Amino acid sequence: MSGFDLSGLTASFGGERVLGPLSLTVNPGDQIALVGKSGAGKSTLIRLIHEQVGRKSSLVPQELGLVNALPVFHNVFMGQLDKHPTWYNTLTLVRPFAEDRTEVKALLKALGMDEKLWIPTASLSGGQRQRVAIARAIYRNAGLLLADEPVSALDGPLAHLVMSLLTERFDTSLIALHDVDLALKYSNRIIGIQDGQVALDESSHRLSPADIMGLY
Ligand SMILES: Nc1ncnc2c1ncn2[C@@H]1O[C@H](COP(=O)(O)OP(=O)(O)OP(=O)(O)O)[C@@H](O)[C@H]1O
Repeated sequence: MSGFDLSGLTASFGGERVLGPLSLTVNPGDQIALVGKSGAGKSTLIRLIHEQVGRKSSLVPQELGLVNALPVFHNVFMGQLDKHPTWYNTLTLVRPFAEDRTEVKALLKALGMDEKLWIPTASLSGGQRQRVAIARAIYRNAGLLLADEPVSALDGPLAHLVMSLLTERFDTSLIALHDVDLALKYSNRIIGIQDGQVALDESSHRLSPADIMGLY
């Protein structure tokens, strides 16, 4: 599974509607950049979609959800926790299997931080922590990526490296991005959210930065 077809998506806080009702069809091969100004409803939409598709997706949430006391390895390994029996996960906590160590290390190398494999995530920088959450999502290897501002803490070259890695590893994705240039470069479809509704849904190659800036 990689696409989805959802309708009746709504969210309210304190009795006030902040999103929807809206419908969204994502086809296999759609690499979507979700854009819109702060507070438009992007995170809320990603959360609602994740609630529906759940385990079938790899998620990079804005609040990264790392376990600070555990090393980078174990935080990345968590991406596959539900794919192994309990005994395997318990043993991994004490002494990770060589095959998993090799796989996670290679992934971290691609993200430029394999030397941090055994460092507790508490002692990493914001950008390093963000890359751990990205590694966890890639390691999960689901057919659909849902990511909420996954490169917000990364500098320009690293942001490009991570975006191209995500594009390569996930055929189907929905990624909230506040950087319009990254959104255009690393997507084939742009969805713009304005006041909790879909205000733009278009192939990326038909859009210019100015078209997207109209949402802000
Ligand atoms: N837990 C919450 N309690 C109350 N209101 C909330 C809550 N979460 C989100 N909202 C409101 O819902 C609306 C949409 O928020 P959301 O976080 O989805 O926006 P966003 O487009 O992701 O913004 P940003 O780009 O700043 O992350 C905002 O008006 C926000 O204040």
